[in-house]
Amino acid sequence: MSDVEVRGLRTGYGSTPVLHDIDLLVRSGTTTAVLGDSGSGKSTLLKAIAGFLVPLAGSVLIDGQVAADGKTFVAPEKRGIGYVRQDGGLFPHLSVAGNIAFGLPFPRRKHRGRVLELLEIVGLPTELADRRPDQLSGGQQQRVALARALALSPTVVLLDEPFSALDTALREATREATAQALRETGATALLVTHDQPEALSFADEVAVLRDGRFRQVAPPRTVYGSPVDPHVATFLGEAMILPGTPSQGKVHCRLGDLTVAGFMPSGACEVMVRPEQVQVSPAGTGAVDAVVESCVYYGHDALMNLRIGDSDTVKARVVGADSMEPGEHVALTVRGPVRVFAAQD
Ligand SMILES: Nc1ncnc2c1ncn2[C@@H]1O[C@H](COP(=O)(O)OP(=O)(O)OP(=O)(O)O)[C@@H](O)[C@H]1O
Repeated sequence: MSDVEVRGLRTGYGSTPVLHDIDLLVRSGTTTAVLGDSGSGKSTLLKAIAGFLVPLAGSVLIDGQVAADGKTFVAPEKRGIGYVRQDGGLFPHLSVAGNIAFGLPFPRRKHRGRVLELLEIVGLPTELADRRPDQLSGGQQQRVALARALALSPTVVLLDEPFSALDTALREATREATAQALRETGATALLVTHDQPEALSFADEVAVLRDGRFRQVAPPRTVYGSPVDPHVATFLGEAMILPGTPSQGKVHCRLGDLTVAGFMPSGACEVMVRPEQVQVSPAGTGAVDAVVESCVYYGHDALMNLRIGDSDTVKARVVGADSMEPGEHVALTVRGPVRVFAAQD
């Protein structure tokens, strides 16, 4: 097991930096999910940690040892890192066993026991060992790619959107098998993903990257419940950012006078309310009255657009069975404290 540490990292392609002043510590045996818009630099960070890119400034340390800085550069194959790509990257002409044993020292035929053990770790039946990749489902191929990355017992595993090509059910099963395999091997992991629920459910910490800089690195409940700014708030799940003003120890906004968690502003501010915080009750029984404008039904839940007064609209997420028809009159009350940000200039 190893800590992965990045200090003041600036790196990119040629002389153009993509990442600026990146600091990150992934503690031994834990998983950090790196989340960000397309092009924000997520894969670039993994490449720098793996040793496929040289830092323009700053350093990469694995288990306290410098892997790259201005003076030292440890080659990728000497870093003890396993890498799983989005497409798995399996060799089509080799069997599953051949793929998994590929990086192991000769003679490979002696590694059959290790291959079968790795198939079990990633939750695949050992009978698949002699199939070719094109005889496997997408989820099975990704598990083989993970087994191959784990073959040399790496202390660090880098996962670059390994589940993104899979459909929802397969994605969840493959993600769970991967989490289990990482727990079993005790590897330190970085997962790059676009998918917010995946990041929140899979990782011990979530690192939100924007334009090559980290905006927030914190446990999932903190980034979701206490985002540092409106961008992180709206990037991680759905959030309404409403204009507000302080009012007798609370904050006043179009959803009423709300209790504030954390920072309390002295003047105009922005109030974050998540749709699931908005409780819907019969008209006249809540903080403000509203009319249902539209409702999108998802089965387990439903997202309603509601109009307050003539023009203000807000959203409420309710369980599917409580979804309502447009035109219904209701009342809204915000549950729990809200986060408040200083108003943007
Ligand atoms: N080999 C390369 N040469 C030059 N520029 C590159 C190269 N690879 C990526 N870039 C640029 O670096 C920036 C960051 O790319 P990167 O692949 O790290 O983003 P990302 O956050 O992983 O995006 P995505 O989610 O779309 O995969 C982008 O502007 C991209 O065009």
